[in-house]
Amino acid sequence: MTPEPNTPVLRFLDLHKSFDGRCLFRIPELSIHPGTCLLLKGRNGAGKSTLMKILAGLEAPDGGLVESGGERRPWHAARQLCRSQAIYVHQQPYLFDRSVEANVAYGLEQAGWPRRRIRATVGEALEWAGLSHLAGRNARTLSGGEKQRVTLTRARVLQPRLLLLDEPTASMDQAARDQTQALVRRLRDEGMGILISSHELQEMTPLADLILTLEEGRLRQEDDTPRRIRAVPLQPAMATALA
Ligand SMILES: Nc1ncnc2c1ncn2[C@@H]1O[C@H](COP(=O)(O)OP(=O)(O)OP(=O)(O)O)[C@@H](O)[C@H]1O
Repeated sequence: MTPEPNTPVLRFLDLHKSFDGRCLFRIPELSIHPGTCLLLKGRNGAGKSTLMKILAGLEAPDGGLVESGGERRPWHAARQLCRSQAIYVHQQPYLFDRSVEANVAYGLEQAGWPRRRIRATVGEALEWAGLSHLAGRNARTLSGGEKQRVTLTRARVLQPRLLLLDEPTASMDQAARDQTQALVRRLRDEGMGILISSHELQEMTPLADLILTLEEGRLRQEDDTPRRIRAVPLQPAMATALA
C-alpha cells in the first residue's frame, strides 16, 4: 500500500537525552514524511548521531513519545516499530569480508527469504545502483564512494520507510559525492523518508526539503531552507519540528 504522503512515517514528541547530567537535546516535535529529505546540521558533538540512533531505535532516549498510524506510544514501547521502519547508516558502514552481492543479500538472508528471490532482488538492486559490474568483488576492496553505494543498496532491499544517513559523503571525492547524492535522491523519489546529517551542506542542500540545526540542545529550522516545491507540500507539522 502506498503510504499517505501527508502522514509522517514517524512523529517524535518531547524526545530528550542527557549524558552525565548534561542535557544533550530536548526536541518538542520531529516528523519525517515519506518522500522527503531533512538535512541535519550541527557542530561536532551537538548530538546528531545520538539523535539519529534514537530515531532508529538503536539507542534509548531518557524519554519521548512516538506517533505512528494515529497511535502514540512511549519511545520504549515503540522501539521495535522504529527498528522495523528505519535504518541507520553509520558514517563508516561495516561491510563483510565477502562479495558485494553477499553484502547486499545479507539482510534478506537474515529475514529468511528464499534463495531464488534473494538472487533476483539483489540483482535488480545492483543494477538500480549501477553496481552490477562489481557484484563479485570483495566489498572491502572498493573505494569509499563504491562502499557507500553498496551500503545504500543494502538498505534499499530491506525497504525501510526511513533512512537515517550519518555523514554519508564524508571523505569522498567529488565524483563519489555526486553518485551518492544521486542515489539518495532516487531513494527519496521512490518514497523513502530521509534524514541526513552532513557537513557537506553545499552538496546536500539541493536534496533538502528542510534544513535543521541541532544547537545547544535545540532543533531549529534554518531560515535558508530551500523550500523546494514538491508534489508533496510541506506540512506544518514538519516545519514545527523545532521550537
Ligand atoms: N554513551 C555515551 N556516554 C557519554 N557521552 C556520550 C555517549 N555517546 C555520546 N556522548 C556524547 O554526546 C555528545 C554528542 O555525540 P554525538 O556523536 O551524537 O554528536 P554528533 O553531533 O554526531 O558529532 P559529530 O558531528 O562529531 O559526529 C558528545 O559530546 C559525546 O561525547
